[in-house]
Amino acid sequence: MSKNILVVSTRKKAALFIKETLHYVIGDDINIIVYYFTMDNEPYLLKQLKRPLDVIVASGEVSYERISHYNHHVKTFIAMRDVSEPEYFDKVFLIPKGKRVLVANETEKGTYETIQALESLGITHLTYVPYWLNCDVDYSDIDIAISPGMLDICPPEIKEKIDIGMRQLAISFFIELLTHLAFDLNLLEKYLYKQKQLLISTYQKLSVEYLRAERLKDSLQTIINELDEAIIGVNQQHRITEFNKTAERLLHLRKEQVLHRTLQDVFKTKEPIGTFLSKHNNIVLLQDKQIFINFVSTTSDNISGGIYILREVKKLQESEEHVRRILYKKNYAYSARYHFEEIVARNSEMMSIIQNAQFLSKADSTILITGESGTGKEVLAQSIHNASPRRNQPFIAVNFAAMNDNLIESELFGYEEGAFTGAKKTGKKGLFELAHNGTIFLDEIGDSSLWVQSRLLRVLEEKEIMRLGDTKIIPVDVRVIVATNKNLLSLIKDGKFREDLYYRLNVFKVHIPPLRERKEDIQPLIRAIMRNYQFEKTFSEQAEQLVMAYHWPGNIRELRNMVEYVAVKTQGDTIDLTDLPYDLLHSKNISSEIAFRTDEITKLLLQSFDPFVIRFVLRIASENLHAPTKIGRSRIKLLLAGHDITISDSNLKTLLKYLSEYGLVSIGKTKQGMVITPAGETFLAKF
Ligand SMILES: Nc1ncnc2c1ncn2[C@@H]1O[C@H](COP(=O)(O)OP(=O)(O)OP(=O)(O)O)[C@@H](O)[C@H]1O
Repeated sequence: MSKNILVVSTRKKAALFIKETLHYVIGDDINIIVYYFTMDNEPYLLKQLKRPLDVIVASGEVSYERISHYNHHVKTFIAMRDVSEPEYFDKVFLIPKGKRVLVANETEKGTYETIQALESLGITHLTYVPYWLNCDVDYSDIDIAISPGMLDICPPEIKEKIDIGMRQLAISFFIELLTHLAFDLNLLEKYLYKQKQLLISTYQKLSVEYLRAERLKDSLQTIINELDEAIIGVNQQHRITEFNKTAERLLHLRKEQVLHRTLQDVFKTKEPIGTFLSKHNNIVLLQDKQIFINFVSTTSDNISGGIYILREVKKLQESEEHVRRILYKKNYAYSARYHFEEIVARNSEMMSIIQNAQFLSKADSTILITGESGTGKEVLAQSIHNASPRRNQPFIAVNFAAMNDNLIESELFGYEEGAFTGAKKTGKKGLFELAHNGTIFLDEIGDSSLWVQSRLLRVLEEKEIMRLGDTKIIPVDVRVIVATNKNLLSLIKDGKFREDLYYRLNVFKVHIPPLRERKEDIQPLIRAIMRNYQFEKTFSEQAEQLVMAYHWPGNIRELRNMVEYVAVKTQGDTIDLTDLPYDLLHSKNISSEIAFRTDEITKLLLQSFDPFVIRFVLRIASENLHAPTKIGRSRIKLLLAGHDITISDSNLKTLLKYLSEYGLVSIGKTKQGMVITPAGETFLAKF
């Protein structure tokens, strides 16, 4: 007589899996009834329990518990589980080493069994966090869960869920079951063979996957570490999962210190993490360095999160310069970016210079642009080219200060095959040839050697060149714009610049005044730079005064760097005096500008304060400037008491506020204390 078996489970899938396996082992000589509790059909279950059952098989502890609540006397077995099918493990192997993953099962016991099964298979590169129904586990930093066929119980917040498949029924379970049902144990032979095969292929697969994953990981890690860019990988919760060697160097942090922590926690960004992260493709201030940050989302099959690519602005600028130089050397044309419309100018002299240059752009004559470094000489030269009939032809910039004098001749004029040792077989076109029909911009011409100057003179006069080692004359049609921040007349006097070349170049001369002589341009320039970097910050009145008073030796280049720096450094929307760079805040040149206000400030201060107290406080601010420990308000009060002067805290606070507002002292936002400014020093000397 065939045996009656009732299979109970909390899930349909598991119940059917057990039924199928029982038939596979025992054959069709059994009658299997399946009940899964989600059927919610108790009368049906009760009816089945009244039938003459030989055995009940529960798929796990939960269903075992539930079925035992019904009053029955049928022997009940729990279907013990073993390994899963190997194909389910691929994804598990691709999870990076050391990652915390949630292992989900219905019961605590089932969860630990799953973990044990995974570990016994050698999948030990992960940190398993056990999770079962109604457990109290913190999974906030976990973004991957694995489960043997029970993905539905995993917390919904976890996006990546890997099903490692139904585990096979254990041999030990079958031995007990078959013995109980008085079946021949030989029935197990086929199943044993299948299990053995499964085990072998699982191990084979695991070892291959393991090696492949390890190898892949090793080579990827090497590549990531070798990159010039700092790489910070984050998961969905913005916790750090990767931190390459460059990141360690750039941010002075070790990978072990930051792994699994959030960016906000590591970098102590004051802004909410969302704002910080939205700054990708932007410049942020991290560990006192200006860093260009880029974000790439890496949502793929089994990894979701992203990669931050960090580059130090300073290095980026250096490499840009480097690339530009390589491009010159490789004789690639470097096109002109600027146009007249982008030149910010409100100063009337600047405006007439631009007007004049616009007019000159239509002609073909040589132009000499003079002006201090960073005043915008190259910007003007590019704009002239872009407004000229040559705009669609090359614009080639040559910086004499950046180029090696030995090479410059061959760079400018090119050479013929075999002209010198190391020369290319094919010969090489010079920059003049490459600029044919376009414009050549000879920057820092004051730095060129007398020999190069004589060669330049020839090109300008003859409009033709001769390659090194060649006798062939090549006519070139090139417009020449030269620039210098040196005084060419005094170079002539010193015998360092050819007078005839000077007169040849000085056909049209444009002198760009330094920024300090066109202060009306500062505000519009700041606004343009802010716009360019998508910053929406403004300077406080005091900070603006100082910016206006500063003498800007590096001109617009320095202004641009300063604006970038403070915009990144300042947390709020207003850039305050104390946010300004130290050099600017303490520049000697500011003092003379503010000096004229001494009388006015003195009058105002004396309306509310004792002259002795004012001088006393300024002296302390002056000593504070170089003192390692700054003197604060309470100490000032004590020192004044020694002179029989009592001052209330609020009065002293007001005095300091005034001194700071007049730009005489600068007061740190934190506990840096107050220090005198150059303006304050001038004021004190005159007070
Ligand atoms: N009028 C302007 N409007 C906007 N930006 C400007 C202006 N003038 C200069 N700049 C900016 O200032 C920086 C310096 O300009 P540029 O390289 O043309 O100066 P330069 O006088 O050629 O300097 P150097 O003599 O050191 O080569 C550039 O980044 C440019 O973007």
